[in-house]
Amino acid sequence: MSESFLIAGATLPDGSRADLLIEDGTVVELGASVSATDATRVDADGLIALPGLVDLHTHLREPGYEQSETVLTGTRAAAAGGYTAVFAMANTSPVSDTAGVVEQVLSLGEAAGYATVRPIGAVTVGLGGEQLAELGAMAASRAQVRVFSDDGFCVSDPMLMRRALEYVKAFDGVIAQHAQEPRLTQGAQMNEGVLSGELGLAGWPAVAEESIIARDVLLAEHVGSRLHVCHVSTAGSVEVIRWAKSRGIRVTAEVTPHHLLLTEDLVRGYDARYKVNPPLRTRDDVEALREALVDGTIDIVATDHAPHPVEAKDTEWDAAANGMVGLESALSVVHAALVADGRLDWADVARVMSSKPAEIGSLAGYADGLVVGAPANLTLYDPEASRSFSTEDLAGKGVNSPYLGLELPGRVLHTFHQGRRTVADGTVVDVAEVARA
Ligand SMILES: NC(=O)N[C@@H](CC(=O)O)C(=O)O
Repeated sequence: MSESFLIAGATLPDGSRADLLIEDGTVVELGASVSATDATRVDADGLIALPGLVDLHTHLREPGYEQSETVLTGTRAAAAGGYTAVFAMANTSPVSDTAGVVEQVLSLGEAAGYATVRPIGAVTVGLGGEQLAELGAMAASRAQVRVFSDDGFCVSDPMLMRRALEYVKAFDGVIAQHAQEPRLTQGAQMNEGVLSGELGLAGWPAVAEESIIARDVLLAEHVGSRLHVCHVSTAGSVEVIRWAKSRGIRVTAEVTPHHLLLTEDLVRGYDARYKVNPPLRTRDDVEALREALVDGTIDIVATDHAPHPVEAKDTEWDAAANGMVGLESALSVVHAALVADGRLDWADVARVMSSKPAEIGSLAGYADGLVVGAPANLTLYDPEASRSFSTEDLAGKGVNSPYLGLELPGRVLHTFHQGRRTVADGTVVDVAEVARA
């Protein structure tokens, strides 16, 4: 029998107060005053109980790039951020483009024990953009892949994109597109605009993203399939997606925490921690993205957690790798960007960071949130805490966080994955040691 927990006096996303009893990996009781003598008591007075967060866009780097992250370290980072499930991007080495590789990633996640790891399959062989990968075999594998993406690269060939969209209909899969017209972004280094001219960095125009999204929503409509747009970053993209949704096209979209908070002005110091794909944009873009998340045009927040070794970032701008870590900071950044001023409440956060990403990725167990009978995946968050974000807050291998030294609100204090505690009092638990005990 696994350890039982009585979470006492938590505030649920709807604002009500309740005790939760967790036994055998399940929420077995939820109410005003639950008693259980043999359960470990967790005092949750003043803490928000959120359903375990689900990240539809995580780079776990294993197999192949273990110097950046492993499934173990990446899921520790996830737990630290309140996540209990992550979808692992396919740009590994070998690429996750076969049943064998996705099953390997799945097994590594199960062995680590910190979060459910759902592998994302590549759309094209080797992310090469030329030949469709074995989408059906990955879907039928033990990993049950439903999300396919060449993230890092755009599926730029419209015929391949059409075929991929058609193919995944058979098992209600979804193509998650990294929308970046490659010809319009050759050598691009930062958002194209007045500032890129001033800084002497090659521009990355908004239209490179918007034109692909426009094409893809039309393709999705044409074949009646499901499209998901990764890391939307411009106001124009929001308008295209709003139009597509108004036509009933089956499109969903994500925004990253960093695109909700940070702007291109940070590039002024040429500090490559701010180098990311897609690039940080303007204040107007940030405002449009916030509005879109609030009105539902953008469905979810996804981190695009992209760890890199220090040497890949600690170099001149042009040579540095794109990407930021994001799992550990995501909830605090969403809090700062949209909860602090009341535009999102905690029920909205539960939707955009848990139930909706699970729905898009066909992940069971998150649809109803924290209810009796649901798997005990949850996080306890202290909304009154605040901290200067530091490397101490990072639990994965990557230290390429854009928030180091910034004051961020809130703090994840406890995370439970399938009834097991993965974070206790703000510290990641050694789950292997607990299992041995
Ligand atoms: N988002 C990023 O800036 N980086 C991603 C891939 C990519 O989109 O370039 C990575 O894998 O590092």
